[in-house]
Amino acid sequence: MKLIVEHLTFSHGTKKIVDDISLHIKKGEFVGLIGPNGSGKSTILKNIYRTLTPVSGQSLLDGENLYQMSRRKTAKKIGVLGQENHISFDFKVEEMVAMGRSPHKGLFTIDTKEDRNIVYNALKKTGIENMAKINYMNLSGGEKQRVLIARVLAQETDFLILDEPTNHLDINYQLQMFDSIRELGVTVLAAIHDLNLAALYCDRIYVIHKGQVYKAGKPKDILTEETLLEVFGIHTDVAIHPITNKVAITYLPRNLNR
Ligand SMILES: Nc1ncnc2c1ncn2[C@@H]1O[C@H](COP(=O)(O)OP(=O)(O)OP(=O)(O)O)[C@@H](O)[C@H]1O
Repeated sequence: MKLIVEHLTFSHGTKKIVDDISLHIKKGEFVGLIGPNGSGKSTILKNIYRTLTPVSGQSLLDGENLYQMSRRKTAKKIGVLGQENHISFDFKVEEMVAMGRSPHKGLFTIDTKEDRNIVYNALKKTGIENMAKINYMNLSGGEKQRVLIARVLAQETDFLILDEPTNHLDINYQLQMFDSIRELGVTVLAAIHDLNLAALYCDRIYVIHKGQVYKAGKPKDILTEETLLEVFGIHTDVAIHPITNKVAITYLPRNLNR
């Protein structure tokens, strides 16, 4: 499933937040959006998954205009893990994850054996199968995040949009989540704050700066000391790690005497 975003522009009042952004994501690619706080990453994603409506531009999923697609059809094609996940009612963990199946079912259809298997596998993949009967509200921040990831996995879409998917997770689960998502082999567009994780998992990266695409390309070409200084204002030492053969960034304190 491929996504083409063309000339997307979005404003809050008179303030332009996203300015003429174009993204091309090929089938099976894992693409990261990186950029400083407030650069517009979430706003771009929300315009694609339609929590916000762009002023101009379009998003095409396999050539089909997303803004003209029914919500149900969109949910069958795109799984979304947003940054704000306000849950108003308390549900058991397994009920929360089972909600991921709803786009595939009729209004009052009972869960099939297949649905239950998919839900169980999603619980297992995220390491929360032993929490299935616990109320969601009683979980820690990281456990809640794993439930939300399990729900999007249970949705079984070919395209995932993830906004800070490993927010709240300890490093073990961050790696596990990225590994699991990569293993799915689906197309992914994810906003990622951790630059080393972006380097490890992304095929390509878009650097977002002040609402625009600053640079785009493979992690090795994008995550350079110069770009990190220009965009984030940070000093780094960037090398290719001998084991992973991926970019490894060491952050340098400002007052380091070199
Ligand atoms: N309702 C709003 N009215 C005005 N400005 C807004 C509104 N919502 C967001 N913004 C501004 O839009 C800009 C982009 O926000 P966005 O959440 O897309 O950034 P981000 O790159 O995802 O940031 P972060 O890394 O902090 O999550 C920010 O400056 C934010 O203050």
